[in-house]
Amino acid sequence: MASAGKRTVTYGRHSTLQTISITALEPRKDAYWVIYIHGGAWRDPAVTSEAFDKAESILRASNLPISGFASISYRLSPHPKLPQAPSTTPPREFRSAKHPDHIRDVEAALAFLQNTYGFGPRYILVGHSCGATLAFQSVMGAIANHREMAYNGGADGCGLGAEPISTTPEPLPPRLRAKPTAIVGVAGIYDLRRLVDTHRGISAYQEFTEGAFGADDLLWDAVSPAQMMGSRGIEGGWKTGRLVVLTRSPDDELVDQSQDEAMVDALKGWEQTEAQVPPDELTHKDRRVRTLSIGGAHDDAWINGDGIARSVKFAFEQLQEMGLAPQA
Ligand SMILES: N[C@@H](CC(=O)c1ccccc1NC=O)C(=O)O
Repeated sequence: MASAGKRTVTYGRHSTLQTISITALEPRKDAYWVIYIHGGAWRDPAVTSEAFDKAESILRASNLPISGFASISYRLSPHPKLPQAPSTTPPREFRSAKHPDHIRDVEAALAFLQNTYGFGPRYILVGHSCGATLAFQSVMGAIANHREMAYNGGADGCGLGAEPISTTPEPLPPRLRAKPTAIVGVAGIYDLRRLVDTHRGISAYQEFTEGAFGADDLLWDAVSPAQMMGSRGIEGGWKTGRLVVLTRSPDDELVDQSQDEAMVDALKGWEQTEAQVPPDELTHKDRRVRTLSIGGAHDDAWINGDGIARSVKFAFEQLQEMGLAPQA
């Protein structure tokens, strides 16, 4: 474990932001990868994959069954307070992302990690603020680019017959083979229309939402994890999922409590449906949705790392209770 160093890999050619910070630990039986998606309202260049550093070192000091850490940077939308001159900015440094660029980057990064480290479904996605939006979008039926494979005893030969046909000369990105076992949302945004409505007096909310998704509020609903039900939502897109943990601080000054309330509500159907379990796996099919209160201001969760680390530890406790993770 002492040998594990952090490395940074590049997963895309379009932007200098397409990188993943990775710490691979000693392989450990039945352990999980913990993969972080940062916040910053889809646009703040001061918030990158480094936002996970503090939480990662706290978690490394614990004895949780973790086989690796990864933190994903992704392309950002323009920030009106930090304008860039198109003529003098190198194209790879120019921040001009629009939905679905952010989520496609996250998916490409996850597929890279899964194909490189072979952890299958044994990973926990952790997202802060808009990173929590992205984490849940990656398992929404209408947004996720990667369809879940049905368990059919392997009769489809790993789904090779369903490989997409390339329409570009570029090689296809690696495919994500399995969705996460658990998602942890910290101070998350789950309903964009509600977020903008709740903070009507503050123009920044409308501004960053339009900056990332455009002005059509029907699209805002379609990309909001707490809005899309049935096949277009989490129920349709995350049949193998087991655990959702939503954490927030009562002192969060930027994202209000109604986001978590809406999400808990929206997850009722998913929670009450049995998980799809591979036939050779002798577990129950239970699912859990849990909430946890953490302390501090919105960004304290990652700035000092405690809120993120506590949220992840709580998720492991839940997985251990469910018999889905080994005891520490
Ligand atoms: N620092 C950000 C603001 C920000 O991150 C934010 C503000 C209000 C509600 C949520 C936010 N971030 C979510 O990812 C910015 O410069 O736009």
